[in-house]
Amino acid sequence: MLKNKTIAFIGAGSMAEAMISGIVHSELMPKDQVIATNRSNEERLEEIRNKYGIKAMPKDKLEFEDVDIFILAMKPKDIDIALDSIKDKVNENQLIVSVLAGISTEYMEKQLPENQPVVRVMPNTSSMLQESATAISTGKYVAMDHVLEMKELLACIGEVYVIDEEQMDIFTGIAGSGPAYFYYLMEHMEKAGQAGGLDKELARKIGAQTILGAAKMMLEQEDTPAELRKKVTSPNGTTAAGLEALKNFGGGEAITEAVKGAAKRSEEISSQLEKQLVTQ
Ligand SMILES: NC(=O)C1=CN([C@@H]2O[C@H](COP(=O)(O)OP(=O)(O)OC[C@H]3O[C@@H](n4cnc5c(N)ncnc54)[C@H](OP(=O)(O)O)[C@@H]3O)[C@@H](O)[C@H]2O)C=CC1
Ligand SMILES: O=C(O)[C@@H]1CCC=N1
Repeated sequence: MLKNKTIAFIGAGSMAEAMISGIVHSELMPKDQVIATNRSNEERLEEIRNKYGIKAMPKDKLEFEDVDIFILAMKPKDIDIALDSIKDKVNENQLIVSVLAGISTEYMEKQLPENQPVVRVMPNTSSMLQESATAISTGKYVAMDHVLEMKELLACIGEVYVIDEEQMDIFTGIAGSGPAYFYYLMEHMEKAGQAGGLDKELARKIGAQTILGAAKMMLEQEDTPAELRKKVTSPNGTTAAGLEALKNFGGGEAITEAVKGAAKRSEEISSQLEKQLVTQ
């Protein structure tokens, strides 16, 4: 479905690069049908062009009529200016996809031409290695073909889940922001490993392999996380001591609050922008 389509990223930062890497490595479509654009950072465009062999240009140079799918990948604070700059150049035969946290399809539809199909997506930076957990939810004017196209595109950056838009905030709290929690955990594992006499690099590798193994166990076995945890935990053993410390230091609550905090921030971004739009 996508072989003959052209995709343009509006925004060429970390998230766009992670997706571009996944798309290019999957060989889903010819490289010259993938375009990265930004506001002005030529050096960044050069870097993307050299690294991935795709087209890259400032947004002002983009031929909008040649593009089938636009992927909005700027920061949420920049959405209004971005939508304003594209609204007279897009039409309902083109699909607008947004990866922005907290920006609803309705918010974008209001600022785009009538009947404009808009899809909201939440990937994560593991797209770089085709290991993202990515959600899709759809706007009012999206057809089944658009959903199929997006599933095909996003499958090349990892696993894809179609969800209701009202679930996007909590999905973002778990999967969009989630890699950072695990990196934070790994930073602490690494420090603890070093303090215990391990070489820094070795501590890092051991931590990463342990998390990878645990994730694979979760994905490939029937057991729940609690059951898997019990299988590691011998009575009065080392794990019991580690888990006891984790509980005593509020480990469980900390994780719950991290997810809730990120989801709440996603909600806040939506409501702050909605208010601005109403008062304009
Ligand atoms: N990073 C992550 O892990 C994830 C991020 N996201 C979402 O992805 C989006 C981008 O995040 P991230 O990649 O980290 O951000 P970055 O700051 O790395 O990149 C933002 C990009 O947007 C460009 N840009 C800003 N305004 C415009 C405009 N009007 N027209 C064209 N390009 C524009 C910037 O161009 P220039 O440099 O020229 O100014 C820059 O290339 C965010 O909305 C975030 O919510 C979603 C999931 C995960
Ligand atoms: O921190 C953020 O707002 C973005 C969205 C999800 C991950 N990074």
